[in-house]
Amino acid sequence: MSKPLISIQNLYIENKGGEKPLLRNVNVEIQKGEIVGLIGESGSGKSLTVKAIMGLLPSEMNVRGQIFYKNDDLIKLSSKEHRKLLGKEIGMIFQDYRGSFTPFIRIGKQMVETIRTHHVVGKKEAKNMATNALEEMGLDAERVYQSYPFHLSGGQVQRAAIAMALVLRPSLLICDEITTALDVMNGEKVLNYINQIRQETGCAVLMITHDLAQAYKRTDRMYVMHQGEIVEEGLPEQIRCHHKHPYTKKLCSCLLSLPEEQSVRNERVVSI
Ligand SMILES: Nc1ncnc2c1ncn2[C@@H]1O[C@H](COP(=O)(O)OP(=O)(O)OP(=O)(O)O)[C@@H](O)[C@H]1O
Repeated sequence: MSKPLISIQNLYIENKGGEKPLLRNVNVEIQKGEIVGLIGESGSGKSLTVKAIMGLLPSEMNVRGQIFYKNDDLIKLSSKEHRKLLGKEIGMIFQDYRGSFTPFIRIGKQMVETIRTHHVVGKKEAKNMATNALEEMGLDAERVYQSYPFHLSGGQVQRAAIAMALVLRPSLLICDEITTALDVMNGEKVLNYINQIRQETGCAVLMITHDLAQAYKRTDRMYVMHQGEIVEEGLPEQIRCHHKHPYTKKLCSCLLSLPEEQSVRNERVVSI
């Protein structure tokens, strides 16, 4: 197997003075072109893992282990060096889309500035890149380009934020619960587009999700996280059918019980 694009090794995070570690012995590898799911319940440590990759952990936390990305150990980088990688090398789409744009600057202006920070292009070319990316997200590109974030719905801002992350063509894209603010059809559209970008550019995707069904459908490999540890890793089929850890079993049984519940509900509807 070729060298992974990113390799998290024995990541350990604790609050200074805290009794219990928040993350323990976390090992995750992602190959170029792979879509990898990180799933787990609320508080299991998914966001801390992402923050460690992004260099955004609060200073009151101790971190040990390695995060090799290409030729760097991200844990050892200064914040200035770390920031240089964000955007063009490592793109992030946050669950909370409200932080993606400054409220009092038009979306288009922010996109153009971000594009020109990372790519050597003129203003006109950057505008074209921005409007094309907005269009790919199914948005009325000209209108959104001219709008302030507060002119748009939550789902529209989220799709504009996704357009901004993707237009930079990062080598690694981290998606943290990105479909939460979207309706089912727009969620599917966005995930299809991310898959298309992955095929075109060979970027890797780390998909953080609570949604096991989405992870089965969309990922090449999955990691299951529980109480700050990776408890299971494998292909979606392996996780679904040959899991070993009790937490994964519980998680899978919730999903598998849904169709039965549905049929019970249908019977009730028929019998009324
Ligand atoms: N800034 C912080 N200070 C102290 N503890 C924190 C901080 N951020 C997270 N934690 C703790 O670290 C643990 C892991 O949190 P994390 O945010 O990574 O969970 P998560 O799996 O992303 O959850 P969710 O799905 O709800 O976003 C939790 O116990 C949480 O309380």
